[in-house]
Amino acid sequence: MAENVLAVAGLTRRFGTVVANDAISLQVRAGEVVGLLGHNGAGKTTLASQVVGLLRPDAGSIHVCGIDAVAKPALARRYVALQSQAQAPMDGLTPRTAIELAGRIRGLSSRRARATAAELAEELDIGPWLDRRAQPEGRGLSGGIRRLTAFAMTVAASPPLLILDEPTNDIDASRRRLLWTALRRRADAGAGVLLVTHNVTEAERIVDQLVVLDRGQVVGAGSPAELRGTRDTDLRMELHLPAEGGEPDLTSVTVKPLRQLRVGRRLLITVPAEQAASAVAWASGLRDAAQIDSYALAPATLEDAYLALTSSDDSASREEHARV
Ligand SMILES: Nc1ncnc2c1ncn2[C@@H]1O[C@H](COP(=O)(O)OP(=O)(O)OP(=O)(O)O)[C@@H](O)[C@H]1O
Repeated sequence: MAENVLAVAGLTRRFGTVVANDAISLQVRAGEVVGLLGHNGAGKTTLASQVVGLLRPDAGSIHVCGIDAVAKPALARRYVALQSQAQAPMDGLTPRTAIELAGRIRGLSSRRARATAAELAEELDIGPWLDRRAQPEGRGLSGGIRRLTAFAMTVAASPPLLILDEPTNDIDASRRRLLWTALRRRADAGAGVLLVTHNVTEAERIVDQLVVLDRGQVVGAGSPAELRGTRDTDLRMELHLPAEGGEPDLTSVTVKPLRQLRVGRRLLITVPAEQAASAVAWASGLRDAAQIDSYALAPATLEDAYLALTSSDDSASREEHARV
């Protein structure tokens, strides 16, 4: 079995009375992409910041490639690179210089750093901007090109552990796909990747494992298939509820939902494939009786499972957690 490049155990970090990380344990193995999912304020950035030594934990341990990152943060930092959620400061630099510098700082020869910048520009399709200078106040380079440059800076020297905090923010759909491919390629070449994201659907395509955080705690962990907890053939019936009116009564129907979840004005119901016909007949009846506006039937997704894991309480209590 591949070695752990990141092992976090019992990690706890408080800000005043807010427990931002509450006894979190997780591992990232070499060659593996682990997605860290969670709503705003779940504690994802707090965890990433502790791994790279920007914050000290109140309790628990962090090992990066076997090195105690709490006792020896400077040593551990040599083995990990973080792309933070905030845009990297690069005013006055071109993407080429920024990527080369990031590689040089981490020990690449100037020749290797030059070649790496050119290779990454090709891989991420940012060639036309490679020699354009970033100017203050977002001028010169767009947010997406800055974000891609930050990604290239992070992966330039191929450290064994990569942590990426929302790396696809601001990036257009086609380059987002290039970034996901580039990331997967790094893992296939042996890097361990911790991918912090809100985007469950995109993450599902490239991650091997997922850890779901809610209010500082791990509320789910496993492969996408394990977390989905459904068979590939299961279906999701989505009912769009009218602005006025209650929830349709599920007790009187022959459909036996595997999972049922209300998200705003949507009611998400997971049903086995063999019940698809009765589910459609039932939903059509509800629509005809004006109890719902419309419905849709599609394959069950990881998003349904994620929402079920993180919606045990309403957002008001989540805000409460943030303020307590
Ligand atoms: N420096 C800080 N001082 C005080 N509270 C903080 C600090 N950093 C984080 N918090 C609080 O800790 C909790 C977790 O925040 P964190 O930024 O780790 O969440 P997150 O999952 O990364 O959220 P997002 O997806 O919005 O980036 C929140 O309640 C936040 O307000």
